[in-house]
Amino acid sequence: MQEKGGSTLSDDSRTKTPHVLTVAGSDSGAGAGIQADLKACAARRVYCSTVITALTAQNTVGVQGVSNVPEDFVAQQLKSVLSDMQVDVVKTGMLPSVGIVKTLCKTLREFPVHALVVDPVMVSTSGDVLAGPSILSTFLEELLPMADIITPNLKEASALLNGMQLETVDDMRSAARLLHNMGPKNVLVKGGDLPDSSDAVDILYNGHNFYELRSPRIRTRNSHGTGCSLASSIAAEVAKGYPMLSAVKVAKRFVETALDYSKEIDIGNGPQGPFDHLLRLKSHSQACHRQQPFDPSDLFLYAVTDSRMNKRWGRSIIDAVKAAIDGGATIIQLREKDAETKDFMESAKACLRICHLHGVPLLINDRVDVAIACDADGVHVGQSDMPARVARTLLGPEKIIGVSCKTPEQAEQAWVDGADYIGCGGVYPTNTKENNITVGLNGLKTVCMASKLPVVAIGGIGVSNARAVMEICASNLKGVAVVSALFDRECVQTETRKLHEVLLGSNIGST
Ligand SMILES: Cc1ncc(COP(=O)(O)OP(=O)(O)O)c(N)n1
Ligand SMILES: Cc1ncsc1CCOP(=O)(O)O
Ligand SMILES: [Mg+2]
Repeated sequence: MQEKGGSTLSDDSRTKTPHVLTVAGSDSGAGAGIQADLKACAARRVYCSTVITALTAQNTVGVQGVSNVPEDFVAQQLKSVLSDMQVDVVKTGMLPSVGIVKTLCKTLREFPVHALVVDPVMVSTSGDVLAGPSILSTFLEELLPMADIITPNLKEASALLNGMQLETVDDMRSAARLLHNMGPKNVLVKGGDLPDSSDAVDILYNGHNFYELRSPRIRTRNSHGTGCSLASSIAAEVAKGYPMLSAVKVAKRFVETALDYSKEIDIGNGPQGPFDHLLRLKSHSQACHRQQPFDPSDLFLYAVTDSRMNKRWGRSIIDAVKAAIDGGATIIQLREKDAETKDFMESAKACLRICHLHGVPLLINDRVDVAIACDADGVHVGQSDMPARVARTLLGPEKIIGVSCKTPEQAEQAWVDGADYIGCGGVYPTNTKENNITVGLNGLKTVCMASKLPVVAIGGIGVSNARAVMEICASNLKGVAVVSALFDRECVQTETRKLHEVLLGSNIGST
């Protein structure tokens, strides 16, 4: 364990992958315990290894059974991980027997780590006992003095302090001071159960200063595993090298954000549900639309909006998108170069609803942030926009990514970067994009031949020349992307329908 007062990692260890080892019990319902620790560490982006001390049969109603792991097997797990894997921080949760606490302390003396975070789990949120009073003295004598921080809730702090009554913030301060006297470098007394408080108040004490960490109380049924997740998140931040006060603040903010996000998640019938550490479940369970896998035939009639043109003709983006879909557009890209971010997001959300009602994917041009914020189906990026590889990391594996390419090399790179299709052009001269180099039908054909990805042609394309474009006869040329020939016209629906007929007539690329 580090020296008292010094709580940052050495420069050497900062370059390695931050690693938390959790020593805790398994929760079959996966709201708390080892499972919560793994999720919290994943969300906080540190590696997490696990030593399981007990198996619990548990759900949102309560704990139906507990089976402790034999001490010698806990010792074996600890040794396996600690002897090999460069653990930065050990975080403890359910330590169900005196023997297991002693085994842990002994092993930590043999394999010292940078920091020890102790969540003194004794009773589950459902009120079931997870570590009986018999372990209290070993906790106090052996484990607490080794800890860099302990994170008791009011009940646990009271149990560690011989039943002391804790009802006010001042009581919490006194408890923190008394617990600090028992040896841990920092004490975080969590006031989530404090009566009559509209705020969630926690007290952090480091032997010198008290910090009152206050945040609005989040009223939710889905709070099972909050304590485990908070302690793991503190461990994660400390493993990254942050000082304790920052680690606690960030961890508390993370858990609050996740609790707030997870209010409507519906899992189990009991009084306490789990929450969503990765902030991803809601969009799947509540969205009426599920992302379809990318279908290259969607590129057939690719309508790209332009706010200036639509404004000139006195229509909103939303009306323009509706009309294009009614005319037969098979994919929509919002290319709103002048829009304010807030307006863009609002329009994008409204367009997304319309597109999804009609089973048409909606992509955002350039703005990966807007695509993420409104959960669009994907993005289209050019050579000077965010690289497709980075966009893929941010958007995840399902979203559609298109990349503008004028050369075989760019097409190869788009493939390597994980794009789904490429846009190639300008095939013909265009006024829509300034200083755009025209590649011509030959350039389009060269790129199509080189591309492992499906291609959509763009630039100066309309009813009069769409057929010629499709007739270059490249099997991966799946359609045309059009701005002015649809949107710089009086009736978007009529123009889209006309183009749709021409493309169907060309009988190429529609499959
Ligand atoms: C389908 C399609 N292809 C190419 C482009 C052009 O993208 P980019 O090169 O980034 O230029 P801007 O459109 O951002 O001006 C596109 N938008 N769509
Ligand atoms: C965005 C873009 N990228 C290459 S050409 C072009 C403009 C296409 O617009 P239009 O269809 O009006 O020629
Ligand atoms: Mg761009």
